[in-house]
Amino acid sequence: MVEEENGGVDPRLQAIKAAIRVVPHFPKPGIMFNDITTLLLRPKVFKDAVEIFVDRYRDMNISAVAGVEARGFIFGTPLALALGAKFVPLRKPKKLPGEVISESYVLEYGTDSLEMHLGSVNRGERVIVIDDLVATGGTLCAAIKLLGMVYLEPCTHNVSNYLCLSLECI
Ligand SMILES: O=P(O)(O)OC[C@H]1O[C@H](OP(=O)(O)OP(=O)(O)O)[C@H](O)[C@@H]1O
Ligand SMILES: Nc1ncnc2[nH]cnc12
Repeated sequence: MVEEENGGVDPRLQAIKAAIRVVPHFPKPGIMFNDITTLLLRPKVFKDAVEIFVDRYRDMNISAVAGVEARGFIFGTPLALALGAKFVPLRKPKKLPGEVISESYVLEYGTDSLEMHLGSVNRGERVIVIDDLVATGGTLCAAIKLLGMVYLEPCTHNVSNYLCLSLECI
């Protein structure tokens, strides 16, 4: 939940939470699948979900929004446009035609990798990583590691000096 500075809870969150359909046992037994497609059918709620992030990161000198394929693209592109930042797709393997760096990770239901075009983010940039959901955190870790590679030398000292890496759940 996103708490406001006065300690209250953002009133938009209740509608956002209610708009996400939870499907038990999809795509396999034991998984409670949080389906954001139902939220996308409600333009006002979808807009609120994006605006919460826009409000939070406005005036924070964010130069890039890195969206995780596929659902991170849905929330990441409007966020990037609203912040006046570039959009960097973190894609599943073998989708990007240029030179890439890649990182593998474990999911609740399998393994996968993320790839990013070399040169799409440069040292010194402030980057938001966005996705729809954190489950094991494996995808988020892989995304952070990918961006960390850009910062390989300074990163051995202190990542937070160089990057604003942020991912939140809606
Ligand atoms: O925290 P984790 O355990 O890593 O899981 C979260 C990830 O899983 C989902 O994506 P998925 O890999 O299902 O791909 P999709 O967005 O292409 O459907 C979700 O959109 C996150 O990216
Ligand atoms: N529980 C979940 N709901 C939706 N997407 C997911 N990706 C990984 N785990 C998920």
